[in-house]
Amino acid sequence: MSEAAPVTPVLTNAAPVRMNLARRLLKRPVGVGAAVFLLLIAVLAVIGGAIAPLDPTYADIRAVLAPPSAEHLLGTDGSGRDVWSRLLFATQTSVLAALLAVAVAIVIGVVSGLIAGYYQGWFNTVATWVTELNMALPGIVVLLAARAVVGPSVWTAMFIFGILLAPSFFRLVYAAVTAVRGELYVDAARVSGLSDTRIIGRHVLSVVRAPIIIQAAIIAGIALAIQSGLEFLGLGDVNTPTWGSMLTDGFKNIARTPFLLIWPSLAIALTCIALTLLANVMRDELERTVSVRRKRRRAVTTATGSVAAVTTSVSTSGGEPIEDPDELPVIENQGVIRHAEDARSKATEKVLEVRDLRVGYDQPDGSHIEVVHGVSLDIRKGEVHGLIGESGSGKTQTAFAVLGLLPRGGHVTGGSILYEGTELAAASERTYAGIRGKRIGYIPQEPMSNLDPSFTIGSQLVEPLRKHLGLSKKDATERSLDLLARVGIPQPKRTFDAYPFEVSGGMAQRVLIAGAVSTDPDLIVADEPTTALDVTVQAEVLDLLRDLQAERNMAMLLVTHNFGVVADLCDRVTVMQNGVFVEQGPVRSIFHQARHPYTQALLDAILDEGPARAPLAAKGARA
Ligand SMILES: Nc1ncnc2c1ncn2[C@@H]1O[C@H](COP(=O)(O)OP(=O)(O)OP(=O)(O)O)[C@@H](O)[C@H]1O
Ligand code: NI
Repeated sequence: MSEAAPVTPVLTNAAPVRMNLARRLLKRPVGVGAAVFLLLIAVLAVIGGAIAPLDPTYADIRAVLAPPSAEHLLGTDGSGRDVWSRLLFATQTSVLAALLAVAVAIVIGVVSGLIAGYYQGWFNTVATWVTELNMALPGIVVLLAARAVVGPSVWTAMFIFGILLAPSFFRLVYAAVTAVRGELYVDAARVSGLSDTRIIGRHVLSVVRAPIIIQAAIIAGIALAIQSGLEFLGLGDVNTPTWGSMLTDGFKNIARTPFLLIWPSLAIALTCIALTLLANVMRDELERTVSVRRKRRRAVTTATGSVAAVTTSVSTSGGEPIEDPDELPVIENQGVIRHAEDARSKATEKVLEVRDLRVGYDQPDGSHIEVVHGVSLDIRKGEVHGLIGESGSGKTQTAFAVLGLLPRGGHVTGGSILYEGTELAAASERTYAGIRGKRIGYIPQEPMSNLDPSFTIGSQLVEPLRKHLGLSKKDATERSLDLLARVGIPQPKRTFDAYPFEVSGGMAQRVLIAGAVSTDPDLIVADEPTTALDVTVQAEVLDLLRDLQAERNMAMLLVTHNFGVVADLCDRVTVMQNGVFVEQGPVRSIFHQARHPYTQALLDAILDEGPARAPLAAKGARA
């Protein structure tokens, strides 16, 4: 694939997609109209009290139901109070009370939705239960009951109404968070060592922000309508001027002065309509953005040809097996065959020491399955250790255990992972925070899904540098640009400013490699780093990996399907099958004297001449 060219066609159209929502709203007349009206209402709500000519409760009994005049701009109501003044005060109260409901709903709904969606666990169970209970409550009855207990107050009513509305935000946020949480780029953010709050703030909130705003506009309209309705039914506080109470007064005098009804009705109706229209326009615009972005992204992946090569995503298991498992010999666990170490490697200090590692998964039915059954390996300073085996043999699980990145339900159930003297098996997120993404780098299998589509490539490189190395923005930027140049990106500045969907898969993988080595880690874990790439790019990326590894003398755990890659890059290799290691040793020794039938079968498969996996003694034994 052409590495230099592919960005061009995509870059040209990218700008409008990123244009911010507010600015695009201004291009829609309906949106502008609604926004301007709401702004006017907001201004009146703020300054209403100050510009009102008279006290809203001051009653001039000589001028009951007076027509508009210089003294009473909109006339007076049934008690001789100035309608214009009351309208101004009512705007303040009604709007603020509606906002109170929205604020309460947002605070409760968004916070609990974020926590429940992100951490799951018991909080999720409780929150979901409470939400369902809340939704089952008949709102009006609750409001009436509350009025009976605490008296008629528009503030209490709206506060309680806010609680009743919280589930709509809870569900919205919960759904969005659960979806985002599964995205690989959130894993990638965890790898780069961002704390949970940072991840939520950056990745999760950025996704739910717009839907929350839209929902808030809708909810504000509903709160306003309900509030007015309650007061119109005479359930409000008659002494506080609100749109609803003015409506009641107007209704009482409808026969004599129909005008009284018009002002509050207009205020309520227009505000509700404006809120709904604004929400709709925002939603339209948002959906357009998303669909454009998706389309563009698809186009890019197809253009680079990586789609066909993408196998399984790292967080899920399974996928296309490299070999038909039926044709491979399966040997019961007889213990790993270890080849003698060469003297040079024995002398170097160990970076990673894995002993008897076991990884298991909780099943939905409460049982527990083990997928890695007690494996041990050492990686020494500057050494590349290949981990090879068929699909589903547990390579990724082993690598993820080292990274502390096992998906939900996965645990290290036994053994130890010692990294430069720190025990990582069952280590807390805190321990990992100082290590993962800083002292252990990670290069994922699928570059595209490990970059966050909503941030520029540059910002995703700069952020970990600032966090882990405490660099200033300027230094981190400089370093990122150097790294981008080092990993062979032709126009570093341009890629730095680009969004992930604007670059090819090969470029994206180079970016991730740059990110992984940026903090000068002692160990890099790479899970099939070239599987998702175009064949022509694979070799280049492997070359790059080899060069960087040698240049920085990093140790590397390289998960792969391919013995060719092992031969090319690795010093030592471990062959894995069905959750156990079957053979381990220096690459040269394994190549020359593979002893385990499975290793032999894998080796045979890469030889060009001769029948692949020809006569297998163990084959018959399996049936
Ligand atoms: N979330 C999970 N829950 C239960 N079992 C899982 C889960 N993820 C993986 N496994 C199991 O763990 C085993 C090892 O999977 P792993 O992803 O480590 O294989 P792999 O060797 O990396 O394969 P591939 O080459 O396809 O990436 C598989 O049998 C799989 O079924
Ligand atoms: Ni894997």
